Amino acid sequence: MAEAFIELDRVEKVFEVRRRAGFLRRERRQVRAVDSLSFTVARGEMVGYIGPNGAGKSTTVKMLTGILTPSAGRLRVAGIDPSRERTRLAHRMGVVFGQRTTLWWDLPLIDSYRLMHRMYRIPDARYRENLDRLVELLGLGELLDVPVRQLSLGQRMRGDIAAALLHDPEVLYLDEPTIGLDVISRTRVRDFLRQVNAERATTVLLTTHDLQDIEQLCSRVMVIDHGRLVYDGALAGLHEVGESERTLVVDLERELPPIEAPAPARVVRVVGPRQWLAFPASESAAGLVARIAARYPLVDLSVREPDIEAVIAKMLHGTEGTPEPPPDRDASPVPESS
Ligand SMILES: Nc1ncnc2c1ncn2[C@@H]1O[C@H](COP(=O)(O)OP(=O)(O)OP(=O)(O)O)[C@@H](O)[C@H]1O
Repeated sequence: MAEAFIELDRVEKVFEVRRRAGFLRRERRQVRAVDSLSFTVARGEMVGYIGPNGAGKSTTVKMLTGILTPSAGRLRVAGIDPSRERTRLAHRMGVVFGQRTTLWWDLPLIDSYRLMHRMYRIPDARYRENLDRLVELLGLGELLDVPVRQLSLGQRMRGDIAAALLHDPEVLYLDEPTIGLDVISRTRVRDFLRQVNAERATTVLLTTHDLQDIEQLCSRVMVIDHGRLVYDGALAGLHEVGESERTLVVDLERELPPIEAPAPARVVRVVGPRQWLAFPASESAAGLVARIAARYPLVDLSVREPDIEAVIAKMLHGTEGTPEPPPDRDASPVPESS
């Protein structure tokens, strides 16, 4: 078996919170953010770590980075207990929080990198080599002299990812690395992460609400809910467990009655010549497209992925995961078929 790089054995994290329970009365309450959580991640694996809001994802990552100490259980990263030897581990890990920056806001980007060069005591030759490579791969050349506050979100995110990798970390924790990015920046960041993982066998734990991040980057996904691991496996399997659905959006040449699609695919909405068909996310769209194309006059087609919330909701609660088409003023429900 591959060497376990991250190991959690029945890890718990309980927070004490005080809550107002009356005019002057406050009561203490315990929040079990992480509850008997066990998993291992092998060196070089790229794993998606997802779950609904408040599931315990950030708390797990904070324990992995040593910011928080577990209330119980055993946790090791590269054989190190993060909360006891945080500084030692800091040299071996990189962290990117999509919503925050580790860069110095008022300084040009390059100055943040120079400061990190010293902070992490990166050997000069290694620093230069890594910086050149990261600047090239992430397209940062023209941005190095720009103060961080003047960078766009996508530029800043690329800047942050470079900062997290300057010291050659063995493990990278990414929290929403593509949030708010346009399509080009998103693709660029994903391509880059794939490359780093392949070339350097960097272990990556990726928290995201973007299903495409997981689809394009991770062969394995872990789902956490109420602090517990509820799924650990391939993304395709998650679709099967959650029975999630994708949507085929079909533009016909003219308005027509609902398309007669092969079950379980079905029309869920019709607006003028546009029709939306839901079909199982675990199935390929190709067969469905071919059947429709053979019988109907098509102008255009596109496939919409289910969002992560819908997949998880359906898996956890069995709620309807059919993706909601965007609201249209002239939207009409599917006409009753006669
Ligand atoms: N410092 C804290 N003190 C008290 N409760 C906390 C603290 N940090 C987190 N919690 C609680 O622990 C639970 C898990 O929170 P956590 O931030 O780990 O969830 P998450 O999965 O990262 O959510 P999100 O997707 O919204 O970021 C929540 O109920 C949260 O309110």
